[in-house]
Amino acid sequence: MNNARFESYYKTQSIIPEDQWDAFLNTLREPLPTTFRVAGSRQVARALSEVVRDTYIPNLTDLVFEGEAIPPPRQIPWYPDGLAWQFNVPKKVLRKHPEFKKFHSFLVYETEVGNISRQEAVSMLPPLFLQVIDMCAAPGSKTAQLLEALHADDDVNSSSIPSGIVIANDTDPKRTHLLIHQSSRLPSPSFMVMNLDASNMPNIKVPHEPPQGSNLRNLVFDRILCDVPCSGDGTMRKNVAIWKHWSPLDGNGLHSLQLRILKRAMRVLAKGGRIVYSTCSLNPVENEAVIAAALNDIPGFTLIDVSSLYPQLIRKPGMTYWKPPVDKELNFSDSYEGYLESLPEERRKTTKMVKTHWPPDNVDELYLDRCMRLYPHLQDTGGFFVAVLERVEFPSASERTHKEGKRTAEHLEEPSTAKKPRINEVEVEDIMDQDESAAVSISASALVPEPEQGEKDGVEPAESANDTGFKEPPYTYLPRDDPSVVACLEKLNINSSFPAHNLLVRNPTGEAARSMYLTNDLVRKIIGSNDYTRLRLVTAGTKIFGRQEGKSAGSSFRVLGDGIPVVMPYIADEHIVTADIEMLRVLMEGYYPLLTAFNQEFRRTLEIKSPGNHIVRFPAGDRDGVNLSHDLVVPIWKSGMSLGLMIDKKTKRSVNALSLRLFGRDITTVGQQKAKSQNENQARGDQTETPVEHAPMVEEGKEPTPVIGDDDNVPGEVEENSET
Ligand SMILES: C[S@@+](CC[C@H](N)C(=O)[O-])C[C@H]1O[C@@H](n2cnc3c(N)ncnc32)[C@H](O)[C@@H]1O
Repeated sequence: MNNARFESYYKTQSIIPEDQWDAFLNTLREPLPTTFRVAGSRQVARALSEVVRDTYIPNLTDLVFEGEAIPPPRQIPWYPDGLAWQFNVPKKVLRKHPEFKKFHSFLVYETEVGNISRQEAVSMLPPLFLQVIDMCAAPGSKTAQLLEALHADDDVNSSSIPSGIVIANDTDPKRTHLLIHQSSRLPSPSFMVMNLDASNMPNIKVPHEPPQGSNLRNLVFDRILCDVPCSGDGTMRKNVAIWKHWSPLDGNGLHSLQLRILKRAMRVLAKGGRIVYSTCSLNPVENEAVIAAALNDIPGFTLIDVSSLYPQLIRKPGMTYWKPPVDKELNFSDSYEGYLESLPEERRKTTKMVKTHWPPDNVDELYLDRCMRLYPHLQDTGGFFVAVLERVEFPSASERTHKEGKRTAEHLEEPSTAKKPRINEVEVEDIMDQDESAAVSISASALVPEPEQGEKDGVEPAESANDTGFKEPPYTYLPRDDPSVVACLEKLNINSSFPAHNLLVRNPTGEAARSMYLTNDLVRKIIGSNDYTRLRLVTAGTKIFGRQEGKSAGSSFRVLGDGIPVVMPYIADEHIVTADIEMLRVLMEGYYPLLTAFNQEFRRTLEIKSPGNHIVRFPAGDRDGVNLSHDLVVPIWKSGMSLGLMIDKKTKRSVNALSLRLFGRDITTVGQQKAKSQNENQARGDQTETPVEHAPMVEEGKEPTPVIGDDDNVPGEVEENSET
C-alpha cells in the first residue's frame, strides 16, 4: 500500500507535522476498526446500549484466543451518551470464539431490524454538528441520524408526527432507493426523498401563512447537510483500491461541483440556519478551498467555531494555506494569475484550473481554522473534514444586488459569467421570500456522489424536469370520508383526532388500492404546491395501512408494522389487547395457533373480537427469566378460531431478532426447523446447510398467513450503511 504522489502531495501541503508523518501513513495502512451506533429514538437507543454494556461486554472482557489477548469492544469516547462503539478483532475471532460469535450474531440481527447501524466513526460526525436536537443514534446513514433527531423523544411504541421535515436527496436514482430502504428502519410521516442534482435544485414552493397576495413562497431550510461527492482519500483504510488509483488531480476535478452544491444549499438556508459541509477527503482543494470560495461568493455567512463541542473528539483546525496541483506530475503555481501567465496563450482558455482552487487573498478573514480535520492516526478512524456554516444576516435586496455585482467582478472568474445577471435576480427573490418565511422549521439532508459534466453555476434551475423520464407514480390525498379510510379507522378504533386528511395513495387512479401512506402537514403542502415530477419526488411519508385480501379479511386495510407507533397515540387503551410474554411465546412457536393454545384470559378477550386486525401489547417486565425491556406492541390477525402475528418483511426480521433477544434462540417455527436440520446434519458430519422450506409471510394483498420467521435472514456479515 504505497502511492508516491499521495505522499509527496500531502507532504507539500504540510497537512501533518513531520514527526507524526509515519504514524499517519502506518495507520492508513491498517484496517479500520468496526464501529456501530445503537439507533432509534432516544429510549430505544439507551435501552439497547445498556444491553451491550451489561450483557455482552462482561463476557467479552479478558478473553484470550489462540494465545492472543482480545480487547473488548469499547465506547467511542466523543459520541454523545456513549451510544457508539468500536472493536477491532480478526474475522476468525468473530467466527470462532463462542462469546464473540454470540455478540456478532446479536449485531447482525439488531442491524437487520434497524436497532444498530454500522457506520464509520467519522461519518457519524456531520449530523452531530447540525444539532437539530440532542442526538442519539439511528439505523443507517447520516439521513437516518437526522430522522432520529426529529423523532428523538418518541416512545418505542408511539411516535410523534413532527411538523418539520427531512428531505434526503441524491442524484443517483438507484441510491435514492437505498435511502428509502435505510430510512424504512425509522419510518416517518415527515420524510421525503428526492432525486435531483443538488447543485441545481429547484425552489420548493409552499403556501404563505397566513395567505398573502401571491399564493406561494419558496421554502427555506434551517438545517442542511452537504455530504458532497469527493475523492474519498480519507477512506483508504477501508477502500484500499484508492492507494493504487489516487491522483492529485482528483480533487481539482470535484472542486467546482462541490462548490456549486454548497452554494445552492446556502441560497436556500433560512436566517440563523446552519449547513454542515463534509467530505471524506483530506484534500484542501475539496475542503477549505470550497468553503473559502463559497463564503466569498455569498455574503451573510460565517464559519461557526465548534471546537468546544464533543471535547473528546481529537481534531485539527482547518488549513489556511494550500497549493493546488496544476498537473499530475505535482507541479505547483503560487497563484491562479501566475499559473495562467505560465501557460501558452491557447491553453489559457481551456485550462480546467479555476481561481478558487487557490487560497483567496482574504483567506485570513475567513476563519478557516474553524473547520475540522480528522486524521486517522489521532483516534484510529478514517480521515474526514467538517465545516459548519451559519447564515447570520440578510443584506437588503438592493444592497445585495449591488454587492453581488461588485463581488462578481472583483473575485470571481468562473467560466459561467453569462449566467450572473440571472443569479442576482433569483437571489433577490429568494431573500424576500426568506424574510417572509423565517418561521418555517425544516431539516434537510443533501446527499451526494459522482461529479457531473457540463457544470453551471446553479441557482434557480431550469423549470423542466418532466422531460427527464421521471416515472414514479403520483401522490393523491384521500378525502377524509373515503370509505376505505373510514372503515380502516373504525376497525382499529382510531379516534377522530388522527390526521386522516394526510393519508395518501400512490397509483394512477388515486384510489385506495393497496397501501395508504401518512405524511405530515408540511409534506402535504409541498405536494399540493409543486409538480412532484419537477421535484423528482421518489417517496413521501410512511406506509401505514395495507390492504388485506382473503376469506377472513373480506377486503379491508390493516395496520402495518411501521404504522403501529404512528396510530398508537390515537387508540384508547381499552381497545388494545394486553397479554403476557407467555402468549408471545405461543404466537412465536406455533404456526397459526388455535385460541385454545392461549391462557384463559387472553382467549376470552379474543373470542369476542371480530375477525381481522387487532393490536396486542406485551408489557415490559421479567417473567420466568425472560426480560422485556420495554412494552412490545404488535399487530395480530384473528381468523376463525386461530391467531397469528402479522408479519411483513420488516416485522419478520424483528420477530427473529426479538426471539433471539428474549429467549436466547430462534423459537419461531422456521427457526426451529432450521435448528433441527442443522443438528441432524451435524450428527451426520455434514457441513452443508439443509434448505428449509420458506414459511409464507403476510404481505400486502395476500391472504393473511400469520406465521413467524423463515430462513432468509441467516446472519451474515454486518453490512455497513453509509458511504463513509
Ligand atoms: C459522500 S456520498 C454521501 C453519503 C451519505 N451522506 C451517507 O452518509 O451515506 C455522496 C453522494 O452524492 C451523490 N451525488 C453526486 N453528485 C450529486 C449531485 N450533483 N447532486 C446530488 N447528489 C449527488 C452520490 O450519488 C452519492 O450518493
